[in-house]
Amino acid sequence: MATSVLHQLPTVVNGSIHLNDFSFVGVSRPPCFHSSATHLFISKPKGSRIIRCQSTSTDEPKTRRNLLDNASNLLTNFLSGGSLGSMPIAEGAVSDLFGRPLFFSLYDWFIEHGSVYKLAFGPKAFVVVSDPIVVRHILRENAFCYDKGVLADILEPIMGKGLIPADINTWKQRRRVIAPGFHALYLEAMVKIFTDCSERTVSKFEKLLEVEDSRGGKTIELELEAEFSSLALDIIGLGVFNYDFGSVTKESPVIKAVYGTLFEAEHRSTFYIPYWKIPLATWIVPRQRKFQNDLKFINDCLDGLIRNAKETRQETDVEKLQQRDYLNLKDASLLRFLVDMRGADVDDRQLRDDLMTMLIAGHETTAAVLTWAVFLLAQNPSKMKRAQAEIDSVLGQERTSYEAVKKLEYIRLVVVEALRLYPQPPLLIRRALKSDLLPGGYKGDKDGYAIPAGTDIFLSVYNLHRSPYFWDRPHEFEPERFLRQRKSEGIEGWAGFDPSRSPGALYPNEIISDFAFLPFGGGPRKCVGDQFALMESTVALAMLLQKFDVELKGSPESVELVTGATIHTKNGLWCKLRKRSNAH
Ligand code: HEM
Repeated sequence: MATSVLHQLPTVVNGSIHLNDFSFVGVSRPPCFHSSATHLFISKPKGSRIIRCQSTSTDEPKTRRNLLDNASNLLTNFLSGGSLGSMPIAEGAVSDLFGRPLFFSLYDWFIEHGSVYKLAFGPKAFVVVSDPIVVRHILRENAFCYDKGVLADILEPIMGKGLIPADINTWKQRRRVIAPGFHALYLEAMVKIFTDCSERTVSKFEKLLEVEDSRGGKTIELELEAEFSSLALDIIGLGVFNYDFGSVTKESPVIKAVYGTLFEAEHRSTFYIPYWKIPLATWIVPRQRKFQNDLKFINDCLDGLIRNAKETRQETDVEKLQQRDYLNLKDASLLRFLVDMRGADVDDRQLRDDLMTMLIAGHETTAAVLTWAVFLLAQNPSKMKRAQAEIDSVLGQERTSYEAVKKLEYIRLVVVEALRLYPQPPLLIRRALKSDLLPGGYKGDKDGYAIPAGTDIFLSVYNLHRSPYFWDRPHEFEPERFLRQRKSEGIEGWAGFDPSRSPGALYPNEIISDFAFLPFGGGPRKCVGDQFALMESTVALAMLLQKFDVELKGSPESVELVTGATIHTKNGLWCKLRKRSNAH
């Protein structure tokens, strides 16, 4: 319905819209879409909507709308509000969304309509933002004009008043207490935990290779996404509440309960209708019953850990807490810090919500970074070689350490480049609490865009990270790109990309890129665990590549992509592992 009388009105784009903390849309997509090098391109010049893979030549641009599209467009125009001043309106089609994750379509419309546009589906309308200047306004300059909107509804039953869904007053109190917990000595002690846990994973693989060797084989096939998930679960358990899930080597009821809860959180995030709020559904629908049981199991486990920590409380001032000898403490966890902090008495329920939030926020996200880093490296043998050469020269056969992480520059860049191409989550969600005037951003309306209170907003990190206006060769895997300065080149209101803006930072961040690179959000609601996660990924990747050569088992195209809480694979990341023959 390219040029109809409905042109000025919003258009239905429904299908599975998925709202979660951590974003949405759970439909699969051929992997070439997100792979490196030449795989992703815009098939027509600006103005076209179709992005596709070079290798899927049958994937013809869709120009015709079907009956369902037209019906859904009509419905939206009827139900949803009108236009927002001069803001462009995306004309999509419901059929666009059935074959692929939402954020791919959002990219097409970004290229077609610009960096701020309105998208409507069913009775709902969202403003989609893909511009660093506008994102900076929402996340930092006017941050308290926005809350998490629909995201909070979805997460509240699981995370309660944890930092991510918390109302503003709770958030202010808890953020002040939790953020200091991620201090330098804690992170240094965590590098030891990352190393110990990665060592368990490596030794598991070595044992499998030994068995294979005794049969005359040299290669094993492994599903690495699941292995990374176990590793990240063990790390978050030890780092946040000093509990060893031991999931790399065993199954246990608590691990099953964690995965059950994560599964449901993901499922909820892929449904627009809050089915879990239907009266009695919790007790009648078997999956909901299972979810309640899983949740209770984890909550009981967390309650026990909190009880123990409180029984052994040693109340101390924050400054003293931050100077403890973390490397030699038996319990260096964040829970210990939170319980011991003087003046931060808090009820057990709030503490449990905090722990649950960090368990969920810090687990799948990091596993996804490792998955995509390996996926990208495996397709780029020269970059893989460079990564392994760096590991050999920094580590030799030694274990990773905090000092080593500082020297593993290329591995750190591989990690952030994986996060650029596969941001976790690909979309952030906000809702305007008051009316606001958004800046126009690059190429937008100079007078900006007025939005009313209640406007729901998607901040597309995926679009920002692959914007042709802010990145050279935006779809290519080039870890080295972060070393280069990039001038603002006439983009008014954007300061350009300048590593010197954040001196001493181990990893590129939103300050260096003036909000063009936003893997951990920005402003007051920025991720508290960013350095934890980045160092964890660096250590795990370095230890894996120190010992093994890794290849994809099948073609990159056979790795299908799905999104829920994070961007992950549909059927796992199947790889072939061999002991490195040329390791030092
Ligand atoms: C690679 C791994 C990770 C990624 C990509 C990631 C990403 C993010 C992003 C984008 C946000 C901002 C959400 C928003 O503005 O709506 C966020 C918030 C948060 N993350 Fe992370 N995260 C990661 C790991 C972790 C870890 C390891 C922890 C804890 C140990 C953690 C705890 C949190 C918390 C508590 C918040 C809420 C902060 C607040 O609202 O004050 N994350 N994360």
